[in-house]
Amino acid sequence: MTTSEQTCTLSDRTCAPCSGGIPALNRDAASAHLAQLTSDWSLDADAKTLSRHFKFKGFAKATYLANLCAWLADQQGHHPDIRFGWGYVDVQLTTHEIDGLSENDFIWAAKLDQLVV
Ligand SMILES: C[C@H](O)[C@H](O)[C@H]1CNC2=NC(N)=NC(=O)C2=N1
Repeated sequence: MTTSEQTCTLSDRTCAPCSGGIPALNRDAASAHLAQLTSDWSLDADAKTLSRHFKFKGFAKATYLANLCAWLADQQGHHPDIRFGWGYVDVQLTTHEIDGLSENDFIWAAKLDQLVV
């Protein structure tokens, strides 16, 4: 494996279809992937969900971001749970097929980070 392959960043990758049958990332692996994202993301206590909370002034910007997430989800074939309302959007990622986190979740989060910079 060349160094360029080793340094392929999460946002350059694409989510792979997940039909189960792989182990969820353990806490250490999830934490190592978390370190590659912006500091706004956090893991839940079980290291099964990756979350980010966005704050906005008003409702229109919240709906724009919710729609951007919907577009990215369909583009990647990997779908977050999105909750939004006046002044906020909550994005939660987990890989349902394996009841935990996979690289798809971190690839997805890294791509969103690129879109909202
Ligand atoms: C075949 C396809 O990859 C699966 O149905 C996808 C669709 N989107 C998904 N999104 C999420 N968050 N978890 C999944 O397990 C999942 N599975």
